[in-house]
Amino acid sequence: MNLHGTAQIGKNEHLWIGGADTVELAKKYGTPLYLYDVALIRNRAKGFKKAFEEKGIGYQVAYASKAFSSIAIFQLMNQEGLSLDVVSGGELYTALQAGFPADRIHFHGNNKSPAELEFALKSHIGCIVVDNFHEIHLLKTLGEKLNQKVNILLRLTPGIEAHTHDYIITGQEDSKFGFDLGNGQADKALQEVLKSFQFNVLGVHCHIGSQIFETDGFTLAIDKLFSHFKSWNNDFGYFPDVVNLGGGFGIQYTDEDTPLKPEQYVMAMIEEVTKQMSKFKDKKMPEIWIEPGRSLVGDAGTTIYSIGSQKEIEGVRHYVSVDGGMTDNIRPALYQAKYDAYVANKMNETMTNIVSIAGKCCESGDMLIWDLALPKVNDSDYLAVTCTGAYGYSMANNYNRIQRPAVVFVEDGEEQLVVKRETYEDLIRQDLPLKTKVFV
Ligand SMILES: Cc1ncc(COP(=O)(O)O)c(C=O)c1O
Ligand SMILES: N[C@@H](CCCC[NH3+])C(=O)O
Repeated sequence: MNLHGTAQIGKNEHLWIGGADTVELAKKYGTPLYLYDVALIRNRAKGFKKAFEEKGIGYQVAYASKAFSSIAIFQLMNQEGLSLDVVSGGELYTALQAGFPADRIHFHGNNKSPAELEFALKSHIGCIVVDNFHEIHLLKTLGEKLNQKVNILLRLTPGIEAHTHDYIITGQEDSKFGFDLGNGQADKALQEVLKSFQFNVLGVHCHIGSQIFETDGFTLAIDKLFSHFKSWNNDFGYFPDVVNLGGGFGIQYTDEDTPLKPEQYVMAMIEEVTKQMSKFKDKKMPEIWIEPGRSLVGDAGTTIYSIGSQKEIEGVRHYVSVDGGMTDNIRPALYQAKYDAYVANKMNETMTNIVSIAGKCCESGDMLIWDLALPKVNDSDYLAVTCTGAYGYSMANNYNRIQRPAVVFVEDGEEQLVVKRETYEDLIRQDLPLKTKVFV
């Protein structure tokens, strides 16, 4: 069984997480229900920080908030001393509303609007990760208008193909993100920002992709960055104070996935940066920043569904439908992502059936899991899909006017509702009625 963190089978044969019975929580809060194992999130956060601290390396671990954004998760990350990566005015707004310290917020994105950049500058956030020439010009103008020096990292594209799904690699040359290292764009960008008094160029950023199980991609990226730093140092007298290596650390969705521990990724990065620094004897070791999203919250999340209808096609397939689907977890439809699931109230029963889990949307592609071994189920059972904590709620949508689920945190036997379930009223909140025509 692929259970994570504090998840375990209770004496009543139910799935328990964070010391709470998931079946009782489902009855209390309704389904679909996202549950988060807070202890697991705290452990991961500590794991990422520990390796830096043991080696005495200056660092920031920034939670990539796109994985799951809400007031409570931002407050939790703040409690754990993390920084925050945001990619929109909306994520920034949520962070500030959560009381997250502005100086530990980093703003990403390949098309930040002038209004978003102004919001960020006026909020005095830690830094802007500058993605393109358009943004350099916007920031220069804004900085002058606000009479403010802007802290920036330059987002660099190292030309690396990370081994993961095509839609979630980002470090390859043919990418919408960042300044390319190989074709001179990065050099040109650096020259532009260095010659302007408006910028404080803290350093560089690169992110090679997501759900990565090896350290090679990261070390290769470091290699490429540092050989560039050599020419930057010679040509422009510039050496970064900060090297942000992004996120992308994998988690175990199913037995097929073989992630490393947080500290293993971090150690590999530290070793490679240290090795590269031997070529820069007169330079100070830069701070290393990272941006984990999935690996902080992914396997901490479990979605509990109620099982509803079933359809058996003799010799073809046995469909079991649940009361959610691509509206709360679009990843199977978008990336053919695979998940494990269990019957939360029958954890010890023998798996006698091979079934496929269908969502409730009017869409044939709304399938959560194909060919899953389960005990015999009926409409009073609850299905627990594990590892749904990252890019689940944050990519949730209202297709078919289905309400977004509630989110509950559990820790040490205590639960806390942190996002309310949407209501029908929420669904029409932005709608306006058709104007009545005076003359028909
Ligand atoms: C720039 C950047 N940083 C961090 C992340 C977080 O990635 P992950 O959730 O895989 O750790 C992403 C997403 O891939 C990203 O694009
Ligand atoms: N949303 C993606 C990952 C993209 C991460 C952001 N660059 C996922 O669900 O796996």
